[in-house]
Amino acid sequence: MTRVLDLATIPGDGIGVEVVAEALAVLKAAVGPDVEVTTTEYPFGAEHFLATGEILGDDDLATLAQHEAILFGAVGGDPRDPRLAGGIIERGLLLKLRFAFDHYVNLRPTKLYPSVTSPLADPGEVDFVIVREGTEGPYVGNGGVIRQGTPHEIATEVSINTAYGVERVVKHAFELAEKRGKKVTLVHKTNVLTHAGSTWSRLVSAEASNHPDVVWDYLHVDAATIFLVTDPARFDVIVTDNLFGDILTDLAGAISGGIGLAASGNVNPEGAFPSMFEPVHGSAPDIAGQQKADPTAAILSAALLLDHVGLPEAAARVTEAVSADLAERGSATRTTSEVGAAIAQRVAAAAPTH
Ligand SMILES: NC(=O)C1=CN([C@@H]2O[C@H](COP(=O)(O)OP(=O)(O)OC[C@H]3O[C@@H](n4cnc5c(N)ncnc54)[C@H](O)[C@@H]3O)[C@@H](O)[C@H]2O)C=CC1
Ligand SMILES: CC(C)CC(=O)C(=O)O
Ligand SMILES: [Mg+2]
Repeated sequence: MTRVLDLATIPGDGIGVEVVAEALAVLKAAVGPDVEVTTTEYPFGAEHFLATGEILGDDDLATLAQHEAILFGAVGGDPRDPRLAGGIIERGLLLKLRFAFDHYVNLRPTKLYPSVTSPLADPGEVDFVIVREGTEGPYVGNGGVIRQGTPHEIATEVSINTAYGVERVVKHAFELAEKRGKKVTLVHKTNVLTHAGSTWSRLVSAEASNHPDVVWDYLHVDAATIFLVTDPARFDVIVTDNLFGDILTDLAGAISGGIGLAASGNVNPEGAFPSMFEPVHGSAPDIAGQQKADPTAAILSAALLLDHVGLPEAAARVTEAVSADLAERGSATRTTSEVGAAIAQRVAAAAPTH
């Protein structure tokens, strides 16, 4: 019987549209004839909002929830446009999806492929995963502004860290480390953010006692930025909060060959909701519409999706094709479509045909 993989796609804005087209073509080429991929494209994003006034309603969430997984591009428009002020799209669409679908594991693997040049002189073996908490922290919108517009204006942005939320993501990080290099690094700022820091430290220490073969250590986030540049090979699994994870994963992308290679998954491990896979990067208005975006991050995100939905062989075909393509491309400049087509061709050649 043919397995049906029913996907929602949300290409979004800017280069999101360009890279999702390539990722979807690669995904379809990877699965082989035993899997039927059905896709429904949703128009959400800044452009859609400006045209219709709609961002993402509860009825849209109910519709999206019917799909097995979501392939997401990137959202965000012209930052100078006052109609998009306050991250109305980033919050009202992307974060709303992550929160509503309980994507508490924001999985961001970093791997320096052998043929890829890192800006670091001697990076060593770079292969780690940042497990970023995805539903809490300062991203929940808890705060406000009083005395706005006066010299006495006060703005607050309160970071929410629940024991429930921290414990489950920490547990996931340790379980991942069990399958990898058996090391977890908690990154926080416990010397200053002492309230949230003590919750994270206590729950990491408690979970560590369930994993005697996993070593764990701790770094303040500022020091973590040093070691990501001077000694990235020391990391296996980093667990951290929503904000620190956001920042560190752009840095992780930069040291491993560029943000155009950095993939991610917004995962609900229990499968209560569809998980959503997206490149780490944004809509890149500076290069949008010019076929300059590297679609590899979106393609590797599609591989994470395939793995998540129980198609690990298809996922491996994608990562192997990416690895081979990276080895071949060297410093040649290719368009978004050329990179996508080259990877899709390799994947198709490796996929079963019966
Ligand atoms: N997940 C999402 O939808 C995200 C959305 N954003 C939004 O995207 C917009 C732009 O944000 P920025 O801070 O400029 O971050 P960005 O990630 O879009 O771009 C940062 C820099 O990286 C380059 N870049 C990004 N992706 C690339 C790719 N695939 N290939 C080659 N170069 C690439 C861009 O050209 C730019 O110079 C904003 O509206 C922001 O809020 C930002 C991050 C994530
Ligand atoms: C635009 C933000 C909401 C998201 C972001 O930068 C990220 O998830 O990496
Ligand atoms: Mg980010």
